[in-house]
Amino acid sequence: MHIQIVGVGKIKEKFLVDGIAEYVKRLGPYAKVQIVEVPDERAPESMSAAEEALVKQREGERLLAQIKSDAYVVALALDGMPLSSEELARHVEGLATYGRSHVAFVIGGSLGLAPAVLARAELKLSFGRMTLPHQLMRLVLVEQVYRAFKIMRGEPYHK
Ligand SMILES: C[S@@+](CC[C@H](N)C(=O)[O-])C[C@H]1O[C@@H](n2cnc3c(N)ncnc32)[C@H](O)[C@@H]1O
Repeated sequence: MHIQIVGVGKIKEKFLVDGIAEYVKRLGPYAKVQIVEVPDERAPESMSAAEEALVKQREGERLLAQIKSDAYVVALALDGMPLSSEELARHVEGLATYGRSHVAFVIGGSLGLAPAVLARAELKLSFGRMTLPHQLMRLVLVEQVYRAFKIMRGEPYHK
């Protein structure tokens, strides 16, 4: 399976870089994982709604440009579907069964994802109603993808 994690902006904190690298390494036996970072737009505090929409649109175009046409796109969104780890595992397993072997998880920037990205997504996935910074979101996501593969294989993993 090919897992792509596409996000806006670079990860700056070393502990997050190290944590993400650790889970990408652990995923090695299960999937080919590719992390793609697209540049973020400057987003000053005082922007009009139109300016904010433009920031999201530009970031969204960059995100979509990185996603292959046959990819199953999962957009991370606060108001998406809250799945348990087991449900995510079954979902990914089902995709593989139906020959959808390329899954792209997309994480937005500080203002969130553009409508065009949400429209491209086949699943909108929520990690709960609390907002996580996009850098931390990437670490949480990669751990949950790893957990999903351990569940799919029936392999032991700490609860
Ligand atoms: C700082 S958040 C953006 C917050 C923005 N106000 C919004 O409503 O999307 C950056 C990105 O992290 C992801 N994210 C953060 N918290 C999340 C959660 N609880 N569930 C799903 N995705 C989340 C989303 O992709 C979001 O676009």
